[in-house]
Amino acid sequence: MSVFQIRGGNRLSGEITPQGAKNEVLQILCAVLLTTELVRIKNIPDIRDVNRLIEILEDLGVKIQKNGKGDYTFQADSIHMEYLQSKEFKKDGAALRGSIMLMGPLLAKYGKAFMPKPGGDKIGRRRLDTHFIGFMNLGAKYRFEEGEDFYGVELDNGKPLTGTYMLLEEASVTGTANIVMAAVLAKGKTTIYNAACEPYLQQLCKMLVRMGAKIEGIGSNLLTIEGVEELSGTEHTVLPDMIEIGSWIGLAAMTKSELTIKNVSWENLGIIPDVFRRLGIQLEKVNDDIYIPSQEHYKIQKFMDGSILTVSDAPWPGFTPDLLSIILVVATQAKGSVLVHQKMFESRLFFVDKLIDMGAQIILCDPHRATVIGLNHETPLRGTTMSSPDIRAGISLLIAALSAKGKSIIHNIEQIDRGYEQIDTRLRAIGADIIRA
Ligand SMILES: CC(=O)N[C@H]1[C@@H](OP(=O)(O)OP(=O)(O)OC[C@H]2O[C@@H](n3ccc(=O)[nH]c3=O)[C@H](O)[C@@H]2O)O[C@H](CO)[C@@H](O)[C@@H]1O
Ligand SMILES: C=C(OP(=O)(O)O)C(=O)O
Repeated sequence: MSVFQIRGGNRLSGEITPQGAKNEVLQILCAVLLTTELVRIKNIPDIRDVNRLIEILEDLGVKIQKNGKGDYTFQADSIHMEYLQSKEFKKDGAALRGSIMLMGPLLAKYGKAFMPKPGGDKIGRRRLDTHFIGFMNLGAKYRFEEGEDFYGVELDNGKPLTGTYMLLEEASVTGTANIVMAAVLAKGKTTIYNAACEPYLQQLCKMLVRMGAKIEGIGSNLLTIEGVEELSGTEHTVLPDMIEIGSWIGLAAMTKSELTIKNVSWENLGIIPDVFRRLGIQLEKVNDDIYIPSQEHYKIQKFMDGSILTVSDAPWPGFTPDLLSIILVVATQAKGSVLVHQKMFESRLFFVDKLIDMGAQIILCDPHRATVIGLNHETPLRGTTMSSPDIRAGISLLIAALSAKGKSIIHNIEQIDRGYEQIDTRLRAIGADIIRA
């Protein structure tokens, strides 16, 4: 098992280009199952979770051609449904969260789907009710028995999926994607209220429309889908990864670096730049780049009534939970205090113990809330040995280590590799002292 060895304290400089968005591409890759025609996808990041999903598609019988870096063509014209109940799929499907989104397309196109309990970050309960209730609303039958290895959904006595109105209990990202992908081939009209509407989903819906689907309300939480008989091939380019972009903003602030983040697709960043600005970080829009000047200090704003700032997550267009760990680490060197409130996940803040070991001033109030009292870059964090518990805590610890005095070692870096492409090489290119050993 490799580790990252990091010597902190270097100021970084230069340009960094974000990879394609992990959470978008996981949806887009599943959608290739909805047509037997060619689907070309560009800007696919070369990261563990995505490569695993591509392997699963290949094992399912999808023909895959690599046209160049991050550029693949897929054709799902002979699917091996038996693979879905194999030992291999039990292992491979369970290795990532995104594989759950194979279910909607398979149900819609082939009338059934099976899925081992999906993996992904261990960051608290991650239920799948929204997905299965959605499929059942469309008329599918759900099957899961104690002791079985797979969840199953299938058409009820061969009856086709049929559109209906549904109000989702929660705006689940992967749940909405799954229901949309099932509904595009269902009979009649499906209305999904309280749909998730992250750019990931907007991109999925736009791609489906290019394939011939009829979807209205893209970008809102009310989607109306008129089912069609079949979909055709298309081309799709994945947006830059907004979570990576947020990570690089945090990295620049923590290491007092001047950085330009290239081609960020500002219009798809929502509230993200403003939340970092709330922490006092200067960032400028230069064409479609983010320019961050080197800053000796940054001061956390207060609310208008003078009370201490809270940064919390909310379904889009609220602040994504995937950036709260970064906000937390950035706050450790800000001037002032902030309450970080992770509402969605209950086990995502425990990594603060490591930051406390490094000298950060944090009180974990409960599993969802941490108060950070910033050190104002007057005392650097201290390097240490740590292990990455999940992808975003992992990158946050890495950023902490790059800002810290002395040497740090990070174990369990597979978690970071799940979502960040060649991170060590890319960070070395802007001046970081990091090696994979
Ligand atoms: C592969 C992928 O795309 N993963 C993302 C996806 O996971 P995923 O789609 O699994 O996450 P969901 O959107 O289903 O829900 C995440 C968590 O938030 C809770 N919840 C969700 C919606 C809501 O309105 N209220 C609420 O409390 C859920 O109970 C759950 O605990 O979305 C999450 C939430 O943005 C992100 O952290 C993950 O990176
Ligand atoms: C939680 C995340 O990923 P996943 O849903 O794949 O575990 C994430 O990307 O931050």
